[in-house]
Amino acid sequence: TGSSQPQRMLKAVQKNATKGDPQSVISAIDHYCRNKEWAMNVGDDKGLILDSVLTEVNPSAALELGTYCGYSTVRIARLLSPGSKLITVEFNPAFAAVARQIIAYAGLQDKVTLVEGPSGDLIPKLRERFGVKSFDFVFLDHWKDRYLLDTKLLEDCGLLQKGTVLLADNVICPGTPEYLKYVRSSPRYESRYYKSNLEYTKLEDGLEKSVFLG
Ligand SMILES: O=C(c1ccccc1)c1ccc(O)c(O)c1[N+](=O)[O-]
Ligand SMILES: [Mg+2]
Repeated sequence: TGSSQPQRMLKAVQKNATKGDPQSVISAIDHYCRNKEWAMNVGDDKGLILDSVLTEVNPSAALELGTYCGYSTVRIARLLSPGSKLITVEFNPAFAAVARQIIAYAGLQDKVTLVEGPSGDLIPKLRERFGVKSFDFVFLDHWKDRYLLDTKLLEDCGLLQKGTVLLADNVICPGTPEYLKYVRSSPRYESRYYKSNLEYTKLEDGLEKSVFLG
């Protein structure tokens, strides 16, 4: 059987990026996905918004739901201060296997813990397994019908603190209507929309930034 798209993405990184240089890994993936095969990375346009929110928050404990091939994992980890950590959760083992290699190629494996399994099962175990008290940044980019469930789960597990920033991808395309309604109407969140475009396309998409008020 032939290679998978994630495997071809990994090949493009190994061919075109420089080992230990996260920016070259990001650029290699963007170039491949824009010119060869579209893939569901957050991409370069929304990636700049992700970068700016990250720089503002400067998290010491970050969580990513939905690793895929590790593109946003690399974007986040490259901006973390020394000693800060990112936990990223991926359900699909084939995606996780490629992501581990891409994260390692970027030289960021010491800042990232990739956990394989369903987010709904793993979130309640993060404290006991990784000694996380709470997160100051969460990037939601997994199955769109899990955003609201997992946000409520994070609340119930006490993994959000006053000021925690939730940043959600794809709130327009493919869309996360229930999640948007929740964070925009709940008195426990201060929410705002960053308009952009679906990765590598001209279609509208955007990121929703929601600050947990405690
Ligand atoms: O759901 C899709 C999707 C749906 C149909 C076909 C391809 C992808 C998608 C599209 C853009 C994204 O940024 C993204 O994170 C996802 N996702 O699966 O999590
Ligand atoms: Mg996405």
